[in-house]
Amino acid sequence: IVDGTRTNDLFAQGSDNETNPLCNTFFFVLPSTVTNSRSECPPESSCVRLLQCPDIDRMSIVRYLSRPPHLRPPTERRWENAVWRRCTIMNGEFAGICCRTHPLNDTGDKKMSLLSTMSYHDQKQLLQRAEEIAFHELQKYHTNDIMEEDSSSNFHGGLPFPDDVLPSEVVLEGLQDVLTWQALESISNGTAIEYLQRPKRCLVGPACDKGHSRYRRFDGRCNNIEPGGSLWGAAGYPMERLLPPAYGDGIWAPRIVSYTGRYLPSARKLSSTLFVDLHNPHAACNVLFMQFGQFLAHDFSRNKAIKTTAKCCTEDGTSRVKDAFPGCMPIPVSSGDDFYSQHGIRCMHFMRSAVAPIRDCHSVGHGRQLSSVSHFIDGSAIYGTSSKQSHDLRAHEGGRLKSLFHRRFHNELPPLDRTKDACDPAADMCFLTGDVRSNQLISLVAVHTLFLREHNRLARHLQKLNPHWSDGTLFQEARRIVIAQLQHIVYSEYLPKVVGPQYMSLYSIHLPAHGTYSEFYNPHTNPSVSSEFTVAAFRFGHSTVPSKLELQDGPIDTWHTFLNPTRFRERTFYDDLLWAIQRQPMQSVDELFSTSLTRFLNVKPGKQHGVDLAAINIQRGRDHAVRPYNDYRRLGGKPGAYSFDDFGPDVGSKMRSLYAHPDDIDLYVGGIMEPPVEGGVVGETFAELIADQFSKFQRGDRYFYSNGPETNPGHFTMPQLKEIQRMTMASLICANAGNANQMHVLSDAFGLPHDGNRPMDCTASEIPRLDLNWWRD
Ligand code: HEM
Ligand SMILES: [Ca+2]
Repeated sequence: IVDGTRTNDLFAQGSDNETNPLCNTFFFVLPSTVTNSRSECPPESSCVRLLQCPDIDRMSIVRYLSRPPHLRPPTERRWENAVWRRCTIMNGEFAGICCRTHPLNDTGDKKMSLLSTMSYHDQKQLLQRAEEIAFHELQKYHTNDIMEEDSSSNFHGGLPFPDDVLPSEVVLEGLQDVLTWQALESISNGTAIEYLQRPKRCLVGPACDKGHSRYRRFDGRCNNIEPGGSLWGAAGYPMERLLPPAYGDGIWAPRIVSYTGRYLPSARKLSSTLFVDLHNPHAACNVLFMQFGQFLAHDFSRNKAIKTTAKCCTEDGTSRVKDAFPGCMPIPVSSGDDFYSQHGIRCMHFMRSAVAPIRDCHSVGHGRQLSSVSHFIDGSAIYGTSSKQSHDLRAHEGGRLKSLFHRRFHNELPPLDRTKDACDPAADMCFLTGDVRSNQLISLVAVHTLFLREHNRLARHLQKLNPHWSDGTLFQEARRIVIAQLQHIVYSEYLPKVVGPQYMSLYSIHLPAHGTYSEFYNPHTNPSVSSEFTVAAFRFGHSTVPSKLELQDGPIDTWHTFLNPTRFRERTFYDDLLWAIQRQPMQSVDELFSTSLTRFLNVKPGKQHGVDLAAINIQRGRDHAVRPYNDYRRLGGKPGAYSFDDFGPDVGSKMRSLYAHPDDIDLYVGGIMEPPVEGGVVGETFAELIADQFSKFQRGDRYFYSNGPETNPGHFTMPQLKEIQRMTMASLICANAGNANQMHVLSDAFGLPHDGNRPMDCTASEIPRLDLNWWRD
């Protein structure tokens, strides 16, 4: 029985007498503010979850744990005994490991010792041949089109601060790199990869002007000013990984076969069999909570398709395109599909995510996907993620953002986006914001509008208080306050509902007491999003989308509101919508998905079907080479699912009909099925991954709003910080209502109404209001 006897598991409690106490790998870094750990760790180390100890060889531990105890080789018992030490967190409730709080000197390039067996001349020749093969491969597909798709780019390889975030040259270079490595692997029968040293092209990043800037950069660069850290979390910078990628060829080919040798089930087959559309309203959280989650997701992550124009399926969807572009990874649809078959669809378009050029100092490369927005929670969905984009969004007057203002709308709306294809062709209105995805869903536009109004409200008020401030100062000061409010709402109201109080404590996520500064910043914490987090864990939100939105004047199929926000021109629509989504429960996080997402996403004009987002999520996981679910269970210190029956008899038997082995289950599939953790909405594996990521967002952000003068060049004065600490989502909504006299709000704006959370009038005295007098010069 795999994992059957749990007493031997590394994370099972129990004492041991090992003497070698530390993660004995080099360069490991720990957050400095870990609390709750018992003092059983040696000096200079602290007790954390395995997930947060990146430089211990986590994969070896996971692999070791994947064997039944009686099959674990004695040679590897060291994982249980010697080189690291168990400890407990939260009064012994959770197991952790002792990790160094400060990195030791890097002991150098791990792989160096392997490199010297081939002469430099031979290496060079081999590499040249591989590069030629990759070049010819790309020529076949007229890759020059990639460049044409984005002619605004001004990136020239070494430019320290490209204005455009992810220029097409970078995408092309990344593709060339992985194809070169694949060619190299094949011409050397897999031997060269280990021995070949490429001229180093380390991703070092720019020097950062001492990092004293009061305002954060739009692209997230230079948040960290330590050598080598200036690109951490920057737009266009690769995502991190919690475990090594599971590529089929170790480089970039997706994993397509099971451990047993059988093919993995098609992502669509999984979705249509497992993810049905049934109503299961959440008992505590409302649709605004769902909506805020999507808005937030767009702040920290956006993968970019390698090529947007290439077709992976034939026009009629009956088959895949032969010799398609190398990034094509279309999803097969079976002839017996319960929905798509009636439309004759056998192939669903899927383009792989762009990968970063391989600038790995260790020279051996595999695909690393990029986020094209800044990874920080920094309002990039409001302000854009490059200085050029933010320049275009600004009114250049009074520090305001451009907006559409008309008495008929009761207040401001975002400016119009007249780009072709930005919305459904049937839409009369389409809005421009800092993120291209903002028109996706009508309630997402409401959240964008809320933050736009807040920015302009603050800018106007600040101008009254400080008439001498320039447009630039007003803009940046309002932006600084908006980002602070956003972060405050995320950490005080949103996140605790996602992962529950236990995981907040387990990952030491907290806010400072009212009226005090925090010192969360740890320059060794890399805040970049991980692939596991963005392609799986934080997509939990897709399961919370309701099939119908209960608008003021009646329910409407959710997909009918995709890419068409025209109704915002109705006088009270914004106010009504924001109130409606507070009253309506979101759907629970489970295997139930609305057909709005699994059948009708991106319906093209004249068509009766769209694409399946749940299948895309699974396919995206394979594209990013995220490992199977059980590996992350073990990484989180939990036993893997050793039988399909662990998912219950009904789901279990469906799973058995699809997967050959429980160790094949995709992370998204297994994670979404777990019952919620106490006080949270997601299961324990997603809670672990999400809590880990948000702790990194907090500790890896020098500008985190509550950080004091010691670290944060953009810190608030204490009275200003106190004001921000009083703010809530409810107060933000009320401050920006079209008609505050008639607007209602719940004090816990992400929770459903109940006796302790009754609707309040926006004029009620209990609703805090930001006193901007503290910003008077
Ligand atoms: C009706 C509502 C929503 C729609 C139509 C939608 C649609 C999409 C689409 C089309 C993608 C790109 C899929 C891909 O190609 O890989 C995506 C990605 C994503 N979604 Fe949603 N989504 C919705 C709600 C949400 C919610 C509520 C959350 C979280 C609480 C969320 C989190 C994410 C995340 C984290 C990604 C990955 C972003 C990236 O790195 O590109 N989404 N969504
Ligand atoms: Ca961001």
